[in-house]
Amino acid sequence: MLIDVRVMDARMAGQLPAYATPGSAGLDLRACLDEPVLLAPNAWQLVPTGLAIHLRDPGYAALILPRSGLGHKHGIVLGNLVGLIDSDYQGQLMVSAWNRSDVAYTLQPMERLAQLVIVPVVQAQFRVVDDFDHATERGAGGYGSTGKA
Ligand SMILES: O=c1ccn([C@H]2C[C@H](O)[C@@H](COP(=O)(O)OP(=O)(O)OP(=O)(O)O)O2)c(=O)[nH]1
Repeated sequence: MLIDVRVMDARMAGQLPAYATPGSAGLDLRACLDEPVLLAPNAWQLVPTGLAIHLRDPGYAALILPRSGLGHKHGIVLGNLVGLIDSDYQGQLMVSAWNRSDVAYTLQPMERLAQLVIVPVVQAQFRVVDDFDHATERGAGGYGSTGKA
């Protein structure tokens, strides 16, 4: 799949997204910052990535996800938990960096902050019905309804 990418910050010119290994699902996104940014405990900040993409095809979206190392070791995850990038979005990709830990963390310029995953999506149509025409085993059960004796 070919995706149009715009370099929004000159520092990203030589740092286009690339899969680290043949099996990688995610592309690292960097913190395109002029200077280090201190993220206090439970603070969050919108961080530019220096890149814009245009997926074009409504059959795809991109997800911004945390990097597991940064999240697990330092508590740096996403303020919106998951970032959803629409296929018609053309602005700069932004990362909401949230320090969910109780220790301050300093984000360094060009540090790999999050990752981008391209996923297929389905745009559904909806029709209104009075009742569903096929009863299922689950029905309206949820929230731990299965596996009870
Ligand atoms: O982590 C994120 C999440 C979103 N976006 C961009 C791409 C996305 O297509 C656009 C809108 O995101 P979303 O639909 O989640 O935002 P909203 O709060 O619902 O605002 P809008 O009314 O603009 O859709 O913002 C990012 O750059 N990073």
